[in-house]
Amino acid sequence: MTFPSTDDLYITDVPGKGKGIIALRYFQRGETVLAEVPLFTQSIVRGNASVLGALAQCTPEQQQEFFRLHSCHGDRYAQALGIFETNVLPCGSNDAHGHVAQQGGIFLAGARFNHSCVPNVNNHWDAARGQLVFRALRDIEAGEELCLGYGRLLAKRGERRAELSAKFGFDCACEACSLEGKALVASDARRECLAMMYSAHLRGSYGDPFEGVGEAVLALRFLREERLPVYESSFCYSGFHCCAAVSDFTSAMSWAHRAFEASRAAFGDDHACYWKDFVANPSSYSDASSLGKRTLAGPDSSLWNVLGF
Ligand SMILES: C[S@@+](CC[C@H](N)C(=O)[O-])C[C@H]1O[C@@H](n2cnc3c(N)ncnc32)[C@H](O)[C@@H]1O
Repeated sequence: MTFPSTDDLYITDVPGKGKGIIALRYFQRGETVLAEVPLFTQSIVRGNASVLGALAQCTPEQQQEFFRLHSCHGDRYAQALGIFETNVLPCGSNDAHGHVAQQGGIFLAGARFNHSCVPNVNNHWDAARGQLVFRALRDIEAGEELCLGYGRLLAKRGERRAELSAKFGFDCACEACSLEGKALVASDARRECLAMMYSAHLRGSYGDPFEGVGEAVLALRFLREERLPVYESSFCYSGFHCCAAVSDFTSAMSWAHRAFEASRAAFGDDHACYWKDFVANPSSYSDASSLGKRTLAGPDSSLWNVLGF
């Protein structure tokens, strides 16, 4: 072990993965498993010299810890840069809308989280506190390995594996990547479909509001089946938008409530704040009542069972 354990986590060797982080106790969904300040940060324009420059400001013990971190880049990069690029985590939001965090940091404990295509932990930058916060995406039992999702999760197994191998130098053997036969075909189909629905959501193209809400419900089902709650609040946004647009504020309120809970669990209270006003007053949404009045349904409506969603 290279970094002190806490009462909550333990850094140890994990077969086939180098080091990894194991939960020492039960974590409830949304609970913070670790909050860490960066050892140092670098902008997206960086090189070996700038990494060595930042390291020069660190204590000898911190430098030692840094050089103990893994590099998956071999001779492709100079040593310090190789370590930085293998372990860097975003200090800002890297989202699918194309925003790229302008700063990335080294977190001596956080760098030990391995990857899973069914991650149980999400990292989110808390700018006000200058910390990266790692939260449980679902209930986690003591003894489970804590894993982040490094790459594109909404892709077929072959594409995910190719990306992880090229960027991080390993062949993923997580539970989603270990599926075979019909189970693999179904998982690939769900993730591919989620990717398409997610890009439509990002483009803001919802089409007919009833179909838009139906797609959001289907997406929530696929996310549940793939165990990918990190995208839940985005799809709830689609459901909320469609219901608010047709002035179905009762349904809009249930979508907003679900988005609030999902957003809080993955990204924390500050991020979930966005939803608070809409839970109380969905008609304050900018696109509210922009289409003709209709009655749709919330995420938990029995209508979806009747329609076979
Ligand atoms: C940020 S580090 C994670 C901690 C690392 N295992 C260590 O020993 O410090 C990323 C590297 O961990 C390894 N890794 C991460 N997730 C893995 C997985 N699911 N299977 C195998 N190796 C993995 C790969 O070598 C990858 O380049």
